[in-house]
Amino acid sequence: MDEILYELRDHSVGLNCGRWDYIFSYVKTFQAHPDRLLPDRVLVGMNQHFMRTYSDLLIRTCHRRGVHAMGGMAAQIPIRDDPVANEAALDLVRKDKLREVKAGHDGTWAAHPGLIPACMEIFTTHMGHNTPNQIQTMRREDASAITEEDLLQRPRGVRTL
Ligand SMILES: CC(=O)SCCNC(=O)CCNC(=O)[C@H](O)C(C)(C)COP(=O)(O)OP(=O)(O)OC[C@H]1O[C@@H](n2cnc3c(N)ncnc32)[C@H](O)[C@@H]1OP(=O)(O)O
Ligand SMILES: O=CC(=O)O
Repeated sequence: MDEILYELRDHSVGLNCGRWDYIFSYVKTFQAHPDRLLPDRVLVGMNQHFMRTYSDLLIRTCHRRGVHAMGGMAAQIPIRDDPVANEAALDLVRKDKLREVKAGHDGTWAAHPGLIPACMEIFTTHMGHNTPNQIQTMRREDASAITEEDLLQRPRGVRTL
């Protein structure tokens, strides 16, 4: 991450925590390692150790370099013809954004324009109305101890396929 920011120093204002790309990289890199077979996709979420530490390291790295740590993309989108399912989807997005803002992210990425009000509400409420980012306040020095093993730890859960 440091190297990416260095090379892009004249262009980049931060990094995005690309959760789906990270999972894909894990699958692709370890495709010949049967012991690295992932559990069911629905279980490979941001609470798994390797994903959480990836997010924490990204926040620390970006904030040390004075740039934004953007959150990632929750997969849910609005479900217009079913208010109950729509609310359930929005609730999952809100929980995901709450985790991000509390971890120290400065903003996030929405999969669909209809999700932006919910994302804005969570970030504005928890970061403060006049606080554009958390670069100075969420240094995440605790993430300095993250190791390669943390970033690669096999996610836990069942495999039904
Ligand atoms: C890492 C990534 O970001 S990967 C991409 C993530 N995003 C997605 O996968 C969701 C993409 N969106 C969709 O697939 C569609 O919204 C569907 C198929 C679910 C529904 O299609 P529709 O009913 O035609 O569109 P919908 O009413 O939801 O969209 C409303 C408007 O938002 C736009 N829109 C929808 N999703 C996005 C998006 N991700 N980015 C930008 N604009 C979008 C639509 O083009 C439409 O614009 P318009 O009113 O100017 O025509
Ligand atoms: O690029 C986006 C992601 O979530 O990966």
